[in-house]
Amino acid sequence: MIGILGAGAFGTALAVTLGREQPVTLWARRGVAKLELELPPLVRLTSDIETVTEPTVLLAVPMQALGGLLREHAAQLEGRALVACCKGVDLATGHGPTALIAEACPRATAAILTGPSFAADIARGLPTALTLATADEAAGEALQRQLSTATLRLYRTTDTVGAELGGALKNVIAIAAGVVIGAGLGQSARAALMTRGYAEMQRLALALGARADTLAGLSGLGDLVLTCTSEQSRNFRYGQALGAGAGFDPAVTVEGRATAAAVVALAARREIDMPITAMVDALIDGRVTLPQAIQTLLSRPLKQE
Ligand SMILES: NC(=O)C1=CN([C@@H]2O[C@H](COP(=O)(O)OP(=O)(O)OC[C@H]3O[C@@H](n4cnc5c(N)ncnc54)[C@H](OP(=O)(O)O)[C@@H]3O)[C@@H](O)[C@H]2O)C=CC1
Ligand SMILES: O=C(CO)COP(=O)(O)O
Repeated sequence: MIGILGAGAFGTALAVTLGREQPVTLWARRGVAKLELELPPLVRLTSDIETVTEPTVLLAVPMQALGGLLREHAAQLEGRALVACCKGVDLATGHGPTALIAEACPRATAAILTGPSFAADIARGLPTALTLATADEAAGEALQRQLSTATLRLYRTTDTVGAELGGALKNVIAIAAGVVIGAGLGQSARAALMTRGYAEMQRLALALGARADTLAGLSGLGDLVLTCTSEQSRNFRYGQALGAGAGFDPAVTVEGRATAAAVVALAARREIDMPITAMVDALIDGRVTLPQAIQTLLSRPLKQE
């Protein structure tokens, strides 16, 4: 029995796949995302969050909404297994999803579900592999069993820092990859940017205590590859629009936007060099033009790989 808070693209897709095999309560504060598939009969849809009583709750809201949701409903959620399904760094605190869970609900099991998956693929039942991270090994095993389905295969780790930073940082690099393609800079430039982007993801994540093998796994490299190479990604499409000088619907969830600013602040505090992330943040804010951003990245001192 699983509760899901947030009925956007991802929460609804998870309800569809999990609800094919077990009862699910899906909480929507307004309506349900329009997916191609109907909700299975085992999914109960509610707009009353008080009726979400399951011991395991997936938190499928955008990153910048997570802290507020947790604080507002902390008493109700305390003590349960809370699995964040969002990717990003909280702009207000510089913390990741599991730290926000621990701050609001210190007796809860704080976990994160992340990795390469488009909501539409999950909902269609296409094969997908994700990372489930929680510090408690036994709780992780139980969640891994509970949340794996016939088509959704979960790997587990106790490295929550690595899993959540991989998912957060790749969105910023995906915006940069979109810029490269949108500006017509070519596939070679994108490959270089993904590789150097991965290098700076690792620099920050390792400094914050992540394990290198987590970054090389589904939640880091895996999701970086997916998001930087597909127009299904909203972060990539947003970058494409930036690169082409086109507009973009402000209502679309683009996690890399706020996360870029949060990561620039995090990296500055630790004196970690993240040139691509810094340029993405400056470009979004209009502090640099695209030609200036390209020139800044290409004119950095030559160094060893
Ligand atoms: N879409 C995808 O393919 C994937 C998404 N993710 C991650 O999932 C997270 C959610 O993304 P996604 O579902 O796509 O986003 P959507 O924009 O599709 O949906 C977000 C949902 O969160 C709800 N919401 C927003 N703010 C609040 C709030 N303050 N309180 C309660 N509910 C709120 C929205 O409700 P309302 O409609 O009422 O505004 C909406 O139902 C992101 O972090 C994303 O990175 C991860 C993997 C795949
Ligand atoms: O995280 C995702 C794929 O793993 C979804 O990417 P977007 O949020 O860029 O659409």
